[in-house]
Amino acid sequence: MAPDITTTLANNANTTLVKQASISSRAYVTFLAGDGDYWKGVVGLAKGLRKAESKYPLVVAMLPDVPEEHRKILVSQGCIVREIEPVHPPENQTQFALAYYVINYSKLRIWEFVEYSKMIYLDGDIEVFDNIDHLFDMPGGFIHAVMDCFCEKTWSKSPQYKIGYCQQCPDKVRWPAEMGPKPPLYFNAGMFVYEPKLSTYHDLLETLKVTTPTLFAEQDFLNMFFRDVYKPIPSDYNLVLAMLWRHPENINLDKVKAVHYCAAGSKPWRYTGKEENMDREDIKMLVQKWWDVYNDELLDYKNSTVAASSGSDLQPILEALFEDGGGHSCFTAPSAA
Ligand SMILES: O=c1ccn([C@@H]2O[C@H](COP(=O)(O)OP(=O)(O)O)[C@@H](O)[C@H]2O)c(=O)[nH]1
Ligand SMILES: OC[C@H]1O[C@H](O[C@@H]2[C@@H](O)[C@H](O)[C@@H](O)[C@H](O)[C@@H]2O)[C@H](O)[C@@H](O)[C@H]1O
Ligand SMILES: [Mn+2]
Repeated sequence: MAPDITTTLANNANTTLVKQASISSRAYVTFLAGDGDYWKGVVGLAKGLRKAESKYPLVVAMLPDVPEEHRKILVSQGCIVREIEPVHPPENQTQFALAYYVINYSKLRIWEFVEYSKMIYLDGDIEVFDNIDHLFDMPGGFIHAVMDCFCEKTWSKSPQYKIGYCQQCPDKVRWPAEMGPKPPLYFNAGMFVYEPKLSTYHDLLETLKVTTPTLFAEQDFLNMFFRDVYKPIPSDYNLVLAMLWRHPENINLDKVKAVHYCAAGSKPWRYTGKEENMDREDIKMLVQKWWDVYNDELLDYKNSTVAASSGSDLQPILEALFEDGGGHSCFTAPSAA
């Protein structure tokens, strides 16, 4: 005999919840600090992931100094807010490449998000233009990320920059033997595939306490910490914009899936076109692409199918099913086997 409608609906709802639970052990995560305008980057990222039809939610690791108004906007865009406390590097005299990099150490809190088995970290100034969900299937035990470029002025205090060495073209200027072993491959910490784990989180924080901060703050630290388990993935997954003018031979824009607006003057929500390289046609096109996503109201969470099927319409049906009029559940939980 076919199960009655009550059982069918409840089973379907249960399947949805179980499916959601298994899917939700994976999530994208970004980081938001301060009362400035990076929240716009996070909105753009949330909408870009929706446009790319990603199956996974976006978690926002948020410092206490983010104003309520920005939090509300991000929740209204379907983001999952996870409050974090700041992480400070040891007292130091380091001149970071950019002074505000000191707040980026707080990114390390995302290793504590162990309710997720696998996460993809994305800076708030990254936009995803094609689905990259398949990266969640990368083998465990490694950190997968895109190799950075050392050619921008932000690197001018680094030994690589001083001799003109870049890992993107290691044969152009070879690493001189007298400077010791060639540096290990180095990833841009604006995007990486990783596995939250409490033991790793503990080791990260303990190691940080005894590590002298350097130019690129938490990016240098993460590269040092994970140097034996870093696996490079193609630049398509995190186009560091400077690659367009520093190593165009390594880039095929048609294949790029995620763009990292990290070059000076390239943050779309602040773009004026005045800084060096910002008047390039490819930069103007990529900034416009970001705005097209940010301004697309059809990509707002409230207009998305996820919001529609997020149980809001199922809710009254389920409540009716689970209430037998006396406020008691008319379903008995399966007895423990
Ligand atoms: O005032 C700030 C500065 C940075 N960030 C976050 O920290 C990330 C790293 O900073 P940024 O992207 O500016 O560094 P870049 O990649 O440009 O070096 C940003 O993408 C944001 O997610 C933030 O939320 N507020
Ligand atoms: O706190 C250090 C930051 O270092 C990295 O940004 C750099 C890097 O991309 C350089 O290669 C560029 O030249 C530079 O412009 C850019 O700021 C990460 O993107 C960011 O998330 C964060 O870790
Ligand atoms: Mn960035």
